[in-house]
Amino acid sequence: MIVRRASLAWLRSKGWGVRNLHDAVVALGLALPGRLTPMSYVTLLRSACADPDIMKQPGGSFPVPALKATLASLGLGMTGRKAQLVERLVNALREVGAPPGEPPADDGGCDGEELQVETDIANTSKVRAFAARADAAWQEHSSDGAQVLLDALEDFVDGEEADVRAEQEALLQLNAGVNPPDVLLESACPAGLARISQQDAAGVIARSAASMHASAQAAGQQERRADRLDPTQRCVHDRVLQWAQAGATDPLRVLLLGTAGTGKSEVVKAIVASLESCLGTGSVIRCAHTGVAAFNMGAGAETINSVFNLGSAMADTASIDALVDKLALARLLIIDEISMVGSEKFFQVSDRLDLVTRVLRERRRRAAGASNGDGAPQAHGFGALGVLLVGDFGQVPPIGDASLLLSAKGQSRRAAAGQRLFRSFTDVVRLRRIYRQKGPSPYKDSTLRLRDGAMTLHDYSLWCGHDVSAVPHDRPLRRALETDALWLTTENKKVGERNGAKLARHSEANGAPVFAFDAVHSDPRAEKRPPDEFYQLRTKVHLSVGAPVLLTSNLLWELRVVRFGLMNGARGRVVGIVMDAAPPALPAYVVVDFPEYCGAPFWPEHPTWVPVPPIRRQSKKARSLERVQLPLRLSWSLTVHKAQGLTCPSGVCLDLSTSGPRSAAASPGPRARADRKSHHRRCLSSDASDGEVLGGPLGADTVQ
Ligand SMILES: Nc1ncnc2c1ncn2[C@@H]1O[C@H](COP(=O)(O)OP(=O)(O)OP(=O)(O)O)[C@@H](O)[C@H]1O
Repeated sequence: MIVRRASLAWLRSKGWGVRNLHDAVVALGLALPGRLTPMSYVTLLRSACADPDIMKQPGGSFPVPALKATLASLGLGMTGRKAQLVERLVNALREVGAPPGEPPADDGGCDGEELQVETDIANTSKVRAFAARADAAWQEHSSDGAQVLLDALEDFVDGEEADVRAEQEALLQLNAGVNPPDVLLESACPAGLARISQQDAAGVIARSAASMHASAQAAGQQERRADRLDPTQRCVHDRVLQWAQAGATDPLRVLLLGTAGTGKSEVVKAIVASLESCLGTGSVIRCAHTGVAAFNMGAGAETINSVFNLGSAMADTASIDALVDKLALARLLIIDEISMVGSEKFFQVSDRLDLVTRVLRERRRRAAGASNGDGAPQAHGFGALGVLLVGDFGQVPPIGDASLLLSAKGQSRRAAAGQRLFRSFTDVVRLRRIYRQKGPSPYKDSTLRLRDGAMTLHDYSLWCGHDVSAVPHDRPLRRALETDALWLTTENKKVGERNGAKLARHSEANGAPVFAFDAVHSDPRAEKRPPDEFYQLRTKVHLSVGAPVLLTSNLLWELRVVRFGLMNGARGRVVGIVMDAAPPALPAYVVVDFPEYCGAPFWPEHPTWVPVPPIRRQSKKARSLERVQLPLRLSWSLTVHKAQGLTCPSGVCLDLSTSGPRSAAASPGPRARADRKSHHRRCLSSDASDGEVLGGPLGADTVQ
């Protein structure tokens, strides 16, 4: 077991994943192993190369091109004669799973204390020595220390929670240290603030829901909203309104496309206002894939999962009835961020609405005293509701589900059904005028080309003029970018480095102690599992009063809070920490000022302050494992994925480096869109027209 773990660590230290080993096996023309694990591939390769003499024979088992291909897939040198190639391959494979003592000796001992210190390893070159030492320690003593070391080693090579470790590393420079022992617990709590209980919080959230409902009813601004729309935007609005005025019986299928800032949300708000006055309150369901986008849609919108209860199997009558009651008045469904909705999820939504419509029909028949209904499925899907899809397929695609743009061929049955449904959207409108950045700007066109992976040399020179590192540190612009702008990067580790360093500096400049809160686990096995498995709850959260933070949950106090501006992606600043025991024990809650919070106040004198308690999450993979932690993370820096959909009025710095020297560019626009280069790379022209009606039939070409 221990040899296997050390071998795996060694494999990873060489950058050999299953993929490399698989390529090597294929290149040598070997049959795949029964179990596709790194060690089974290695075993196969080693046994195939067990007799190097065979390979050395001219025309022997492995011809030179196959050997070269094998070496290339393992990242090893490919030059030399056959004998040299064979020797290189055999030597490399021998090193994997080498018996204890064979790798370079290390003079370190294996007592627990020293091993604890060594768990801070951060240097790839040390990995091999660690593996060997841990292996030897295990053989000699079976000590816990060896286990500690191996766990640390696995963490390191796995790259799990790289941001947390980088944060820790950066905080090591802190003079006062993390969780200073002499700090009084109450010192982090804002003076005179009344304590909030679970019951108080639930009451505030219920009041928020009631007041939001009333304010949505009182809106009544449809005329003004629709009047403001440009002709292309108006065309979408009018199409939907005419459908509603004609009785909302046709299966309306409209796809509204447009890059960031073209006014899609504006159109949606106008449609909602007009429809609610025509068909009544509750006639429009608004939802989006992420909480941030749902909140941007306006009061009442929720995430798709929450609206359709997609997390539940809906196996019992009570949950079906609750869903039916919630959606009973709905006539139109609006889904924003459609590029992020996968085909399976799209089908599930349609399926749930079919279910709702079937139950409603059945209820009506029963009320009318008729006998059993036919329960016939809906011919057009979506429970015969009208559907408006909104988004930009140049933005982030679905994760773990097939894009709606893919061909249905080769997809799962449900994904293929989702894609067929998508193809029924034949009313297609694309908005082209960008309203968010006012006036002419070369950046408007350039960002579109950047989005489409179609940058020109001119674009490159343009963006070089925004190199942060070229701005002297004493300039106000540089200071503003360093302190206020959000720094985006593609690597968790770099996010952790910056957040840790900023927190250390913030702490020293303001005399604010840094606290590290450890997650509580139901079982030691849960400790090593990555945050993704627990809906982004991390093993350790570093905080300080005054630090900017990101909320990573759509639920607080076990209630849904997206519609009040509290969602996975909401940004705020810590104003206090209410602790009952010394950290690393979790606090009762952290008080965060969320400027966009629009629910009822928790504290009347501070309407945007919200108590954020630790939350409990089951593992997605092993239901018996649970983690309890604060759903917060530092947010001086974020990965581009985490920043999807955020609006950043103080600007954005994009750190494009992956390793080596830093190169950062400041964005002129306020919107931090993690636009990915899509697989559709047509460059959009940005002419004076506001958009175009593309009509149907819909194909991949129409939805660039
Ligand atoms: N017809 C219009 N006239 C004037 N301003 C408009 C118009 N349409 C939209 N805007 C303004 O443009 C800005 C961006 O609009 P909106 O947020 O609706 O764009 P979007 O396409 O939804 O962007 P994103 O995809 O980034 O969410 C808003 O400030 C909005 O008020």
